[in-house]
Amino acid sequence: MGLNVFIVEDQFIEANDLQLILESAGHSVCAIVKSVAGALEFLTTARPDIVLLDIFLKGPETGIDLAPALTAAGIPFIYISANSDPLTFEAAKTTRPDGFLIKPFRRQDILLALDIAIYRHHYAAQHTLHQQQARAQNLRIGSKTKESTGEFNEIIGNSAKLLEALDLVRQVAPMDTSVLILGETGVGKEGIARAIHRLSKRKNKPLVKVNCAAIPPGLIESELFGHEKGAFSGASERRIGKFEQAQGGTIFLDEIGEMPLETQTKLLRVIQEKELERIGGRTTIRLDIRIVTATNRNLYKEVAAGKFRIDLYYRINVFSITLAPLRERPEDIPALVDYFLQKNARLMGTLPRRIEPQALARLVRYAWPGNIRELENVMERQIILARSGVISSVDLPDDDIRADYPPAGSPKNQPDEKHMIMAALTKSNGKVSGKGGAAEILNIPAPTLVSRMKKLGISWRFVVG
Ligand SMILES: Nc1ncnc2c1ncn2[C@@H]1O[C@H](COP(=O)(O)OP(=O)(O)OP(=O)(O)O)[C@@H](O)[C@H]1O
Repeated sequence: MGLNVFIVEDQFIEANDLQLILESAGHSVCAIVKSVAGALEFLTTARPDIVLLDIFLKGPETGIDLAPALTAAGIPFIYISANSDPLTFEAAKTTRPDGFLIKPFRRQDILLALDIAIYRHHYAAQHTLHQQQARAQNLRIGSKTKESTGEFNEIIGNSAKLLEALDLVRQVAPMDTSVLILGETGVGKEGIARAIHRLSKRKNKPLVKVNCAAIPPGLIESELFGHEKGAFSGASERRIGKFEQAQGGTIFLDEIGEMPLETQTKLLRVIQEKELERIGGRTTIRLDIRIVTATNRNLYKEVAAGKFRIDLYYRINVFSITLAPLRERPEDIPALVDYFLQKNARLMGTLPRRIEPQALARLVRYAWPGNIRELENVMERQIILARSGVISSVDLPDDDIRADYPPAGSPKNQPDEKHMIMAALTKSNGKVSGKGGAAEILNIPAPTLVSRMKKLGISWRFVVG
């Protein structure tokens, strides 16, 4: 089957020759570019089967500089070079290419090198997969309790407000205490509930989520507590409710503020007595369950308005964790943007798209009424629209760009400088000094940048997805 080949070569005639040879053998050439920068840009939107990579190219970088990005994206590559001097050869070898062709080359050398490279790459990928599977199995067999990933691997952000919340999660998770998670819609409450479960001794038992707002009021009780066959008209089978499904683990009652008063009374009983009967059933079922709830409403106001039972409120609110809205922690935005860019690239099998500093600055200044869910959706849209692989502007309603920015009380020039620095750090993939680093982008000496970062409280942790 023909391969989709990407040629990185600055000599027009040689690139053309290569193209003719490849096409005559049934392969296709998806693009020819002359520089590393051009190649990186192309790879944010496309995924070739293999790259033919000349070492000496137009521009400051050599083909060897492109190799790490290709390896990271899992794309095989073959070097082509006229220069076979031992030093270059050694430097190129350290990047573990899938082949090496010395100019001038013959048709059959190229085609054979392609075949070998694809075979080797495929074999190497299989081998790595087997190794990973074996390692994962050993981990499971060797230690049941060992965590293979970080504590909060899916919760991105480094703001003081988020870190405070995560600290509370860490403290309360190992206990059986009921936890109430508060915060606006889309702020990440479900992620916090998952983290509480994952860090508890119940982590190998089920975590069952119930969205109380999504179930019609007439069905919520049978959904939560289950029913026996024939308990009411339409109950043709016995149903095991969510509480029983969560036995030994955690139940996460999302949008608890939407629960009808009548169901609240039954829920209170279940929580107090730690037992339930299915609707229409006679047997009492003992429960061993941890209860985590979440709401975007002000429950206390709901209590005052007679819509939420005060005794239930006290039961579920033994320990509360409030997640700040995104507009109160804009310093998390660059890392979240980067996370969504990486996540999308992984799904598409391409390199992540780049975002220009002015576009990032606009994202940072936006008020995000829909919080992180809205940011995720906006990024998805911008990624689709950014055909060239670079996001240079973002489409956001002007109304929600914060007029009160910079926040009251902060020195006038601080937030702009802070966001410029954060934008430069995002662009440089977290690199502060050296070539392509944030200091170079901002055109200031690296030590000056470091001291400004300290002054502005930017503790940058580059997040790789
Ligand atoms: N800190 C974070 N890092 C990465 N992704 C996040 C983070 N917080 C939220 N998300 C993502 O944002 C989306 C919305 O989060 P989530 O569903 O947890 O919000 P929520 O507060 O439970 O919303 P709702 O009140 O509407 O149920 C999800 O896709 C989630 O993965």
